[in-house]
Amino acid sequence: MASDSPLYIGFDLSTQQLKGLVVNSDLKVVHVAKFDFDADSKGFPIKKGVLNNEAEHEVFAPVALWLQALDGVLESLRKQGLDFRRVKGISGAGQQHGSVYWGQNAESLLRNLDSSKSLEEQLEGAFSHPYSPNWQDSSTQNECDEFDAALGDRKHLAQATGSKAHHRFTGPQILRFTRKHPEVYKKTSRISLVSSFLASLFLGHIAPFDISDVCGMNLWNIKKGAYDDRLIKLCSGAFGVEDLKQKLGEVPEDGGLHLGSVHAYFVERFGFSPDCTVIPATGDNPATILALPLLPSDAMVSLGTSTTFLMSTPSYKPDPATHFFNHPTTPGLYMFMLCYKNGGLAREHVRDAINESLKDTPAQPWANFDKVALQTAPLGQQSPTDPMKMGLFFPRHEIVPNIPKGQWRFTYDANTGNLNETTDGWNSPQDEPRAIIESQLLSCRLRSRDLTESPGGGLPSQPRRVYLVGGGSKNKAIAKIAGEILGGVEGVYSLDVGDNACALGAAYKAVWGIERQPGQTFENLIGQRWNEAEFIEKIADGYQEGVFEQYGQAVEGFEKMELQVLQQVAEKGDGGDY
Ligand SMILES: Nc1ncnc2c1ncn2[C@@H]1O[C@H](COP(=O)(O)OP(=O)(O)O)[C@@H](O)[C@H]1O
Ligand SMILES: O=C(CO)[C@@H](O)[C@H](O)COP(=O)(O)O
Repeated sequence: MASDSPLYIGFDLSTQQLKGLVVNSDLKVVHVAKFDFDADSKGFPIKKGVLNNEAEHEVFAPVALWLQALDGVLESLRKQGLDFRRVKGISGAGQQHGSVYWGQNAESLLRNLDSSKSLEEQLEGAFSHPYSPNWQDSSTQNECDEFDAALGDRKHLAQATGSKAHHRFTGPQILRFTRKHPEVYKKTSRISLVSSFLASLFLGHIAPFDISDVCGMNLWNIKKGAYDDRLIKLCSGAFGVEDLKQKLGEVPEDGGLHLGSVHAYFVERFGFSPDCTVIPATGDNPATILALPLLPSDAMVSLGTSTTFLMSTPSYKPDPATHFFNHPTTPGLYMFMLCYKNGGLAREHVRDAINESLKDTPAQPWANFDKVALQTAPLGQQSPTDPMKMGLFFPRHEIVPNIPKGQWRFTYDANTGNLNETTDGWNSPQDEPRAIIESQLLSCRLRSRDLTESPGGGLPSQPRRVYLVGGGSKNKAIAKIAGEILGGVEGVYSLDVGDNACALGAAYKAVWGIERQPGQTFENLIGQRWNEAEFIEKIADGYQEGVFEQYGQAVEGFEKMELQVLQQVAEKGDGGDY
């Protein structure tokens, strides 16, 4: 490629870090920079990227931390020798649902950015509220009840917005904000999502929401392609509907829209070209499905702080247990998602317990976890007549199902259908590495089974391929067990960019936004340039006859187990529901 050929940057502003990844028009990665919030930030008492107020079940992140991170990532790209002049397009991805509350002076501070100062120095005062509610927050049960009730029940809300009400969704969060901080809400000029916040920084004015990420608010009526007035009315609380609409702003339909050129700040400070164009940033999960030309028969599992299960599909089949979003680039397609709060951090608890029990923390901290998981038989069954061991491992209040934090261990006899809550027969913590991986993946299989089809040849319904992405995709034990549980006729794959799939998807969105021909779809452009042999690697077998069917029986027990735990927590008045 010529030394002045175009480059594109994708940013990923996730829970625990900000990444910036640069690709060329051939989709090859040429630079990656990362700012780890816990390890690299200064002056924020955060843990795993967030702060907690346990008493109110609040989880939130300081917005100024993200400014510091963006300063850091751009500096680091400069040190790597990135020639910013070649960057023709920027897009990004933000952790979903988080909201940023801008003060009255925000537009003026953004417009007048001074290239002799860092972003943190001059934008710290641009917010009416210094924190962004995080997707792990569960403080909004009352507001969720009101959202579900506003359209009749959760089924109707899911039908309209793609999801029932969820604690983390921005609508219920804003409603709670109007009640907890009415004075601050009044002084708020605009509300951004984390994705549109990121785009706003580059534009030097407040960017609109993205057509896919707006679906994570419980405010957008997907089929109507507009805000749902009944939900906006509820969400505006004691304040006006028009006022809230103005705070939220318009939502352009085109995910490849040219929002404008980068602000002069970036031209002067880093040497960006003045015609470098900002393309809408989307949610981190929508961006992840853009990391490859995903077919509707494929599944992706993102093993980040959250575990998410993602598919691209032409069918809109909303259900209170799942999520549907607009596809980030392609009208007529939707993104199906399951999201689990107890993903990476829950697995880390088990990993630490294993290392502690073995009195050994190896240089690769996952080595013992992996070894033990692979030595354990599927479902802990030494022989087919043994009961299956299964459990729920929730150090945090879970999303699906909506169950407060806790741990539950069961045995299940698939022949009799007998389910027992017991630790008898369990060898803890040795049985747990495999049990937690199985638990997370059985839940994905249970909830996605209606979207998969038989690949033919008399094979059971399953995905064509399973792609693993995110921090946990390096883990070979998880990959092997994912193939056994989810199947995948062609196998389980990972991307050569490892855990940077989300930033890669954002960078590809920028390539498409700038280089597409009129009417050319994302799938078409990326599909033409995609080099499968170079970009992905098969890391485990998918469908294996016998074990896939064994896990099929386990799914039945797993569903029963969840229902039993839900009933127990409901009886205790702990607030669990499906
Ligand atoms: N070898 C590994 N095996 C399993 N999990 C891992 C491994 N390496 C990293 N992780 C997990 O990856 C998570 C971070 O994933 P990442 O996708 O980078 O996070 P984010 O949620 O910030 O996007 C960590 O919580 C960690 O538990
Ligand atoms: O809440 C959700 C999706 O609904 C989360 O998936 C967030 O989008 C954050 O993701 P990661 O930090 O784990 O990437």
